[in-house]
Amino acid sequence: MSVEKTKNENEPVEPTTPDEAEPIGAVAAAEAAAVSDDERSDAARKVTETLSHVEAKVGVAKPDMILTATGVQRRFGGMTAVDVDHLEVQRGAITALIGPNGAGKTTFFNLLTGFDKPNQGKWEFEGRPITHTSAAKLARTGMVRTFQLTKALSRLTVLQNMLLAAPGNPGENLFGSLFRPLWSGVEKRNTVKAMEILERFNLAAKKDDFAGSLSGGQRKLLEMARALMTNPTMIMLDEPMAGVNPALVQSLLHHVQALRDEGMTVLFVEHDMHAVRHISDWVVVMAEGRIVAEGPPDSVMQDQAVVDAYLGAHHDTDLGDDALLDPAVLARLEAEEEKR
Ligand SMILES: Nc1ncnc2c1ncn2[C@@H]1O[C@H](COP(=O)(O)OP(=O)(O)OP(=O)(O)O)[C@@H](O)[C@H]1O
Repeated sequence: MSVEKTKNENEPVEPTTPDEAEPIGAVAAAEAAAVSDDERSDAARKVTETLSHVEAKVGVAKPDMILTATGVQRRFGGMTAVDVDHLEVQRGAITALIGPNGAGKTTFFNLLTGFDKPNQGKWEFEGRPITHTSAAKLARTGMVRTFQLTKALSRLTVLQNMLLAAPGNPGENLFGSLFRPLWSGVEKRNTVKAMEILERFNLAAKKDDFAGSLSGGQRKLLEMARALMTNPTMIMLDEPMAGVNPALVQSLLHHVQALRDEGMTVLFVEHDMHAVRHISDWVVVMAEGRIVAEGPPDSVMQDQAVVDAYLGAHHDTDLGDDALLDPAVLARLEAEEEKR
């Protein structure tokens, strides 16, 4: 398969020395064999099996959809940014939303997650209409979206960021201060939970560091960790690989797969075709506001219409190296990242 990343040239990327970048290429060369079926998780195998019976066609029905969107339009002045007839997202799968710059991915993502309002259309989560549901309420129903760390959040510690993301966080409001003993019990439980999640993302040792001092990759991990504070059933990731040192990309991919393996549904917008190729169970392609293709990554990314319309003429980048997800490689890359 041969497609090429088309964006992110302008986004900040962590500095990578040739020494850091080299091991990935070396491993790729040494372990060119793809990950065998035995090495995939049960969840991955199951979802692949289920989706293998689904026709790769725009708007196709899924056997167990968790999210559906119908007739969604968003216009800015005379320009239609999103014009989606129908999309169903399969429960328990990792679905990638890809497309060229300006295709409407972010606008569609913003609509689905309650951060923008459509001109028309409706969508449902777990069979419940959520078209006019706020992001905060959506999080309480189980759908959560990751956020880039803002300047304000950067000035809080890693642990404070986690506690702020907890549902029912009392903050400093009057109610919270009146019922301090009650809330301190909640805070204790939230702290225990936060530390468990930070352990999982190798961030526990950094709990008292300012979030702003983390590397780009660690920030992405913190965004994911914050999202898990709400116990989501569906997690929406906005460009999880953007600005991440290549040495940490594989680790991030592993964490995203782990979410699916634990039963969560993942929908992510991503420009990094390598990431999309490696972890997606299903790929949805947008162009000019519409969904122009959907299907398993291999078939969609080989679809000539997609290659021509979206990926342009760059047909020379090999994305087929599953050996990059080898656990031993991941452990080494994570150790390298921790030393940074
Ligand atoms: N607030 C806005 N006001 C006017 N036009 C907008 C606004 N937001 C998005 N657009 C336009 O809508 C179109 C879709 O933009 P969107 O950001 O959703 O695309 P995208 O696929 O996410 O692109 P990228 O990959 O570059 O982020 C673009 O032409 C963009 O300029």
